[in-house]
Amino acid sequence: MTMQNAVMVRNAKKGYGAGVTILNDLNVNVPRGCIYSLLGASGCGKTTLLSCVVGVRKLDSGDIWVLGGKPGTKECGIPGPRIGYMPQDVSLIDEFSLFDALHFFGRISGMEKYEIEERYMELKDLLQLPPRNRLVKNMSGGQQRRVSFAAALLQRPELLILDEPTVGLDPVLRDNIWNHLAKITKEEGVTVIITTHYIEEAKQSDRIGLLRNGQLLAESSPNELLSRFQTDSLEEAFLTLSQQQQEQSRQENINSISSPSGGINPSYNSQSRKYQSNWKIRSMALLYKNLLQFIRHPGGFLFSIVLPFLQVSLFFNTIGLEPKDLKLYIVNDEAGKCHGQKYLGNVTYYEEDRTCKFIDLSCRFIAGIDENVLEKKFYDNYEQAKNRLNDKRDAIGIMHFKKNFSLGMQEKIENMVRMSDNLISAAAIYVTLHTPDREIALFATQKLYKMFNNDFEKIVEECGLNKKYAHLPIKFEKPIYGKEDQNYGEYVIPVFLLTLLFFLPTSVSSSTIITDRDSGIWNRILVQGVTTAEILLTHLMSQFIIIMIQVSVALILSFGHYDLDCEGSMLGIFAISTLLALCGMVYGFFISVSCSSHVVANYAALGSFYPLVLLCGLIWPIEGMPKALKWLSLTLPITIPGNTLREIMHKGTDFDNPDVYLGFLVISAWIFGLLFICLFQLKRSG
Ligand SMILES: Nc1ncnc2c1ncn2[C@@H]1O[C@H](COP(=O)(O)OP(=O)(O)OP(=O)(O)O)[C@@H](O)[C@H]1O
Repeated sequence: MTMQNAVMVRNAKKGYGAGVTILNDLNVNVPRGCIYSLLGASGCGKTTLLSCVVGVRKLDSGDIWVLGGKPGTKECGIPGPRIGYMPQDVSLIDEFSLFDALHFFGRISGMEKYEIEERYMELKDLLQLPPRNRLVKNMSGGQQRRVSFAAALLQRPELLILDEPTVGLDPVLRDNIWNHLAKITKEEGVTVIITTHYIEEAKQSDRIGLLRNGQLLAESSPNELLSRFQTDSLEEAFLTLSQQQQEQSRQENINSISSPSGGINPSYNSQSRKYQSNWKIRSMALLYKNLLQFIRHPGGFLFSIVLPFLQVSLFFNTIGLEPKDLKLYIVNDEAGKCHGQKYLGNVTYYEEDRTCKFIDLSCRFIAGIDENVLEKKFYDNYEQAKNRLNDKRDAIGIMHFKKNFSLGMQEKIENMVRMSDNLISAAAIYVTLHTPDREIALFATQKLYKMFNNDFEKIVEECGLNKKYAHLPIKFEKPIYGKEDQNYGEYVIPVFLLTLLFFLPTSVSSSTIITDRDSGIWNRILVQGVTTAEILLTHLMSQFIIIMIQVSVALILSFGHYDLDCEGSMLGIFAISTLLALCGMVYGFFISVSCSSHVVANYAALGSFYPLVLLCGLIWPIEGMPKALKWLSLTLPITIPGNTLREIMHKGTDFDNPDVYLGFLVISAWIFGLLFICLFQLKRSG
């Protein structure tokens, strides 16, 4: 009868980058139901070969058959529960307890809960497992490796791939493990491929493959090797073979020592499969994993609730509020300090000739300046005030009334066309602002205009005239939408909210895939049959819960606590905010998939924050940008949706208006586009 090979490798070539060949025309035969020890110096390519066997990496050329088929094909069943894989790294999840780890790996292999329990009872003594509730991050290195080993043995796979399972274990436990492997190969027909640095323990295997310079120096039973080199030390045999390889050609070596293997015979009679898993079971297990990782990670709560709470509260307590404690110097050449501001000047109306007489009108205007906004400080003359301001820089500017201010104002009302130049120049309030701060200058200018207009309207009325005479010949009517005196905070809040809700999920999801990859769990579960799409979609689903919390916190705080006005539908606001947060999350996944490390991912997330904030119209309207940047800005995920949110909030625009549905379309396009790229990248990188 032809010997069945559980694993066959033919003419395998594999390298990393140009000119670095790790596997060089390698042939391997692993007979079914044996322990096959793959030995070789550190860095010779053992892990590389195993990762190609389990389908995590692809050969550059050559063929691999595993359990009768090529990895990835249906008849092979790999990736899937037929294989048990213990990678070289621990490849567990820190936030898992032993119980969680076994349940997770058991469930993705399709085991029932009671089957996992039964198996745990069998493995607990064999592997001296730690207490079932101890978290992986609190276990010793040896304990972690034993749990990782238990996870590989759990579903009684047909093929066990163990990359250095006995490192760091005491000799008694190592012995137990070898005995157990011998038992399952004999009794259950399991095939085991094992790598070890303890060369002598490989004597207990049925077959040994000695790997050097990308080729097998030998592939035979330990006894054949020992007797061929007349030694009882495998190490010595390996040394002699290595020396021979340097002298002889590869062909001579392989021909002389390789035992007949049955040639290329990929036919393999599969056992009936013990466990069948499907996408639903695997997805539930993955969701459970994500949830536990979130709950048990100290940053989880901080990111989902505390951060949006803090950021929204900070916004409402900082942006758009009126500046306070500003000082204004006052120089009044007409009436000095107006007797401690108690004197308000005089406005007398003479009914008979319908004229008005003003005395010290400047005092009236000075009294009209709200002390809560602008604290007044009097100086005797302009030069003195100017010098003081240059020295101290403790005021926003100087307000100056000239000597004939009242007379000038009186003439302006009564006899404007015949006024002398001197009087015209006296009939004005001179304000010199000394602040480089544009927002404060703008604020002070608006305030002073408003105060002046109010006072002037009243004075004109006291003179028996309609207050309209006080108006400038330009009139700003009530806006069609929104408020007349909308402040800066109300203008930026829609885009601020969207930017916040976009970047909060980005910062979490940008590290998700990298964390999975770095911990080794990514490759391990792919070998167990989980697909990249399942990993991505379950991450999307579990983070969606976090997103809902974040959106709710931000909106309840803004509209509930801080009374932000909303003219339109709250549902529309909730929908666009949630979609944008979803877009931020997918953008984070895109970063995570594209970057090789947490550091690079952080740079990418932070690096894209400022360009996006600058371009999206949060700080300054995009109407002021150069044309090219404006067009670029319109393609970004926050600009048009930001406008949509403004439309709903400030104008109450309905969904059937292009200004609203365009925002939804832009975000949807970004979400689907980014998701597609993520899936493509993940598939390409295997
Ligand atoms: N992703 C990678 N990119 C570039 N080089 C790699 C990569 N993975 C492994 N190598 C290199 O390939 C060679 C073989 O590595 P591999 O991990 O397969 O060796 P090994 O025999 O398992 O070593 P050890 O016994 O120390 O675990 C090493 O020189 C290693 O540096």
